[in-house]
Amino acid sequence: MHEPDPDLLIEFDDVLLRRGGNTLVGPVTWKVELDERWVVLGPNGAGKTSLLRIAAAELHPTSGSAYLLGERLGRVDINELRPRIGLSSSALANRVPSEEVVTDLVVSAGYAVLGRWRERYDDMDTDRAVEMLESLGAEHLAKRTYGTLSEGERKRVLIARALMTDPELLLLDEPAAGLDLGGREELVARLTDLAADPDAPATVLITHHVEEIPPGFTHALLLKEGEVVSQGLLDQVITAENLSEAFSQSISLDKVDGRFFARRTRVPGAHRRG
Ligand SMILES: Nc1ncnc2c1ncn2[C@@H]1O[C@H](COP(=O)(O)OP(=O)(O)OP(=O)(O)O)[C@@H](O)[C@H]1O
Repeated sequence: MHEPDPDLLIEFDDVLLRRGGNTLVGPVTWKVELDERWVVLGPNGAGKTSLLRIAAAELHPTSGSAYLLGERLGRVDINELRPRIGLSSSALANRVPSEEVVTDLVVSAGYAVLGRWRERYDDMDTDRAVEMLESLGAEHLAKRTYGTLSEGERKRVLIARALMTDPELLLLDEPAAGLDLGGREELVARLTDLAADPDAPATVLITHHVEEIPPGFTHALLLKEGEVVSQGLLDQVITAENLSEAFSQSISLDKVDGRFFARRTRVPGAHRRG
């Protein structure tokens, strides 16, 4: 009998997801603890989003066991589980109506699952929404409509929304995708603050780029073709050797002021012919 461990937010044991005869991800055995901040990194199609969707209780594994917040997927009412998990993803972003006012979008996170989307919200909820927007540097956007926001502003507003229900687990699927340099750096700075906040939930961030890893993140999981190349403490996983393996080419890696920078290793004379 499995005893739930209150410090374990994600506990995957040999989790495997198959669709149409293909293994999208797995087998993955993975544990995420209370105060950890994880980055999941890997090339396009490696299975990152599939893994995150299991962690968001959106998909059930084909085999293996998945516990979220101490509850076994498949045996728990996911409508009770989902509000305890904050999720920001492009799939969610695409569903937001452009005329939605930012404050309503953030406040409704606490109501959407209960089907009370258009109810009146009380002042406490609105205060919290503004507080969440503040923590992401987006309080000045509170009265704007979603459709008028830049890509970077949308990303920050959606993270504020994901935090609205005070979740125990925060899942961010490629929050920096589509951002320009300034937008990316602003987001990395906000996520750095979040990582350092002892009250912030355990976090899992998906990215393709080591440059997007906020300082203060503690762990990493590297995926390639659905399988784990390496996982564990960030500095032991994000190495030139592991990245070269995951991205199937020779990668050089630097770390400056807590940030990683990667590029393909230059082979002398490789540009010359013959
Ligand atoms: N329903 C499905 N049926 C079949 N294959 C699928 C299905 N959903 C996803 N896939 C495939 O599973 C693989 C993993 O997809 P996933 O989106 O998890 O990868 P990813 O690492 O998040 O990719 P990206 O970085 O490009 O977003 C891809 O090859 C994708 O085409």
